[in-house]
Amino acid sequence: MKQSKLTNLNMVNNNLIIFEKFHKCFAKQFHYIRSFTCRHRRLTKAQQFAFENYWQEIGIEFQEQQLDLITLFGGTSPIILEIGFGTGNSLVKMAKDNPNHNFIGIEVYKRGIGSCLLSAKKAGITNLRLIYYDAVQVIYRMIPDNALYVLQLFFPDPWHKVRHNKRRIIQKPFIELIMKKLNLGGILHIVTDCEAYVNHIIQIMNSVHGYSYCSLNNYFINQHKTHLLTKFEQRARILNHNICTLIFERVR
Ligand SMILES: C[S@@+](CC[C@H](N)C(=O)[O-])C[C@H]1O[C@@H](n2cnc3c(N)ncnc32)[C@H](O)[C@@H]1O
Repeated sequence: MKQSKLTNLNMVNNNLIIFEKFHKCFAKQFHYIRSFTCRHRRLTKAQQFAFENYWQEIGIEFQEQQLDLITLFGGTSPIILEIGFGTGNSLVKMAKDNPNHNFIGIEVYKRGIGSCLLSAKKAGITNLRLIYYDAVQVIYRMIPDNALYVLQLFFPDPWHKVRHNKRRIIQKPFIELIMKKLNLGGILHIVTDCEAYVNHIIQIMNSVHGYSYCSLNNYFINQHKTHLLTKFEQRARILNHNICTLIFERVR
């Protein structure tokens, strides 16, 4: 038993090595600059326990094949995918509050995955799966076209310095890729407190055909009036930052 738990953790670590190799090929092929830097901080004992005991049930390994989402979740409920959920508290709460939806969380912050595994298990939910990998590559390789009801990006890293702007995850090719993965009428939901990033997003969205900016009487907005507070949103509120919500619908 102990052996298989260790193998489980090793698999996750090996995955990271494959990831580094694969990333180099991908970056070359698609002129892609990744939106994060790797943070190799030690896991807490509880996070390590979560990887050893819960990853097999809740985690999905990166693969170069599309997922069969119906088999994965055992049904066809609408799928909400969140990129960069941090520690995942709001994602777990959302999954618990919405048992008729299925959730996929993608994160590259290993401690965040560990914490999210712990809270998902504590909440007793079965409608959430996690992927520990670069979301751009996961979406490109693993998510079938027309599969997502909502894609949410809450407080994506703003990469403030001008010379780092190219690292922002929201770039034209990525937004075009997301459009293919959303179903018709599907929603791209972004929240940020960085004004420069808002301008960047609007510029990119204006250059891609097929999205419509949602007005305040949109069905989705009325259904999601109380969106959940994430850790970065809490921080932004304490700092009295303006928080901007941008919601786009795939219209063709
Ligand atoms: C500023 S934090 C926001 C965390 C959380 N959404 C919140 O609002 O508290 C951005 C998160 O996105 C993750 N991230 C950045 N680029 C990513 C990528 N390409 N794939 C997956 N996660 C990514 C980072 O690891 C980080 O945890």
